[in-house]
Amino acid sequence: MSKPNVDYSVYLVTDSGLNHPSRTLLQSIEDSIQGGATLVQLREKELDTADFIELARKVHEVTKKYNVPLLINDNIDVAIAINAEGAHVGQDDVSCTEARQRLGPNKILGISTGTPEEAKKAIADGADYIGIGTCFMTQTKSPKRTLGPMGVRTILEAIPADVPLKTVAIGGIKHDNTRRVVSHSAGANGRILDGIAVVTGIVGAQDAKKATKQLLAEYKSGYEIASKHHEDGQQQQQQQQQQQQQHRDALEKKVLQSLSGLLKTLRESSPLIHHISNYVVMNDTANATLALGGSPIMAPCVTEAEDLSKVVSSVVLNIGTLTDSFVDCMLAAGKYANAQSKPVILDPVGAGATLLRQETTRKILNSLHVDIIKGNAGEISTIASIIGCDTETIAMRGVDSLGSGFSNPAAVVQAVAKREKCVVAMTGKIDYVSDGARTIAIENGHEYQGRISGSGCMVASSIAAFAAISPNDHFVAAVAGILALNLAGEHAAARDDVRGPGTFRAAFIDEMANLEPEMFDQAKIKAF
Ligand SMILES: Cc1ncc(COP(=O)(O)OP(=O)(O)O)c(N)n1
Ligand SMILES: Cc1nc(C(=O)O)sc1CCOP(=O)(O)O
Repeated sequence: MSKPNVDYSVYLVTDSGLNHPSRTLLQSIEDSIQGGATLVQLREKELDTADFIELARKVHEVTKKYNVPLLINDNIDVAIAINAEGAHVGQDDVSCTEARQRLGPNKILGISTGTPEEAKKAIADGADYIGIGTCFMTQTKSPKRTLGPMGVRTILEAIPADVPLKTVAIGGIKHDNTRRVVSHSAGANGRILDGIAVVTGIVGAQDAKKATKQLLAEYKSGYEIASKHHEDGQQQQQQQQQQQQQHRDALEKKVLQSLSGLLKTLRESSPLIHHISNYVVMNDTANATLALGGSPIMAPCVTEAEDLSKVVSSVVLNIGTLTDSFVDCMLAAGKYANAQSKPVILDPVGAGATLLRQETTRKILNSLHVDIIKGNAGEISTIASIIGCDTETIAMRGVDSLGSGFSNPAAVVQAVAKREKCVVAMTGKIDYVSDGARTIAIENGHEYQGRISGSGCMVASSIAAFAAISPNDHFVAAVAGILALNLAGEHAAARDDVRGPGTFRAAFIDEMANLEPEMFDQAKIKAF
């Protein structure tokens, strides 16, 4: 015979010592079944096995008449002797695995649990259901502790949603707390108690039928509240997810639409970009700026900073090879650019590598408004700690970033951007750009870009060129600046004449110059 389908809604657990004096235990059981009890457990602590079997046979006659399963408490011999539908065991009784072995796979087996660990073990040991208790104070036995609805919830939430284990709460459950225990114990995973197990609330009641009826109505009401709550929550979550997705789709579309226009404008207006750059990459950054359509001026002398500020359209501050005069010039050029609302792009090269670089970065951020910060993961991590932004720090080695380093890079750039009220572009295998409200990941580019010196600095120049012609949206400018170089990198790497980083370097500049507005269709961006 296969395992019966069990309804656990109101589970009568007996105790003849607590049975109402006006009737026999058998009468209580029959009344309760007539009131709606869906499952019965014969729980006799004082009887020896022979008497237990005798009583169990009589009880079984009653339960079979109503097609209600009968389980035997603790004593597997009795369960087997009367061919009961199953048994319930406690933590201190015969083990669940042994009980399962002796009963076979088709009998119902339950075990008492009071912790998430016990519940998980019950699953592994082959239980069909668990009794979760003690829920409330009870006179029926002395509880070690009471769980309350919240403790029951913790256990329900420990059971994975796809596990078919059934659950009932036990201990001090009466008609006036049933609804609350069922509705309040429902887990965030959608798990709701499959039933309530009751002793005195039924066998000790004046009218066992009426008491069971009431308990069943309260159980159903609690279940309905819990499932409606869960469904509403799911619906709300689904709506929120849909809205967020729509928002992300709209952002991706808007950014993609702007890109080709920006490249056209850059080529037409050829803005002058003031670079206070590092001398390792000065030539490359100048050539990249030219190739993209901008016009570079590499001027690290403080004396001409004010004059230049009148004619340039944006300024790049690159701390890669610092000298005192570089620092003076950066602060002056930044100040003049701020005064004239011209975008300032900070490239904090190796910011965490030395105290000088850290202090210069701090000085720049303290005295200027930087519009866009562009750095690798290590550099952005240093910036985050300088500005007191709570992110995981990652190790730094020289000026190279040790991989992305962050478990949630999009959240990091967003947090730094929000705190510093600017755009943050974090470069790496995947690039991330955020202005605190909008965040985008860019998945274009080629690994050769990371194998030539100055490719990051060229990204800063590219961003500065796009920022110069996109004064009202530095976020889109940063995305365009990164994408332009990443697409050029992909095209260069695909060329037959490119054999390695050296030939790539020249081809990279060529492909920047060859970029066509419609090539932005190849952008692989993802909004958050
Ligand atoms: C449904 C249900 N849950 C828990 C118990 C308690 O069983 P146990 O821990 O074995 O304690 P006693 O019932 O033996 O006092 C139960 N019987 N039924
Ligand atoms: C039998 C039993 N087991 C419990 C456990 O916590 O495992 S509490 C309990 C007694 C339940 O009786 P009443 O419904 O009268 O409170």
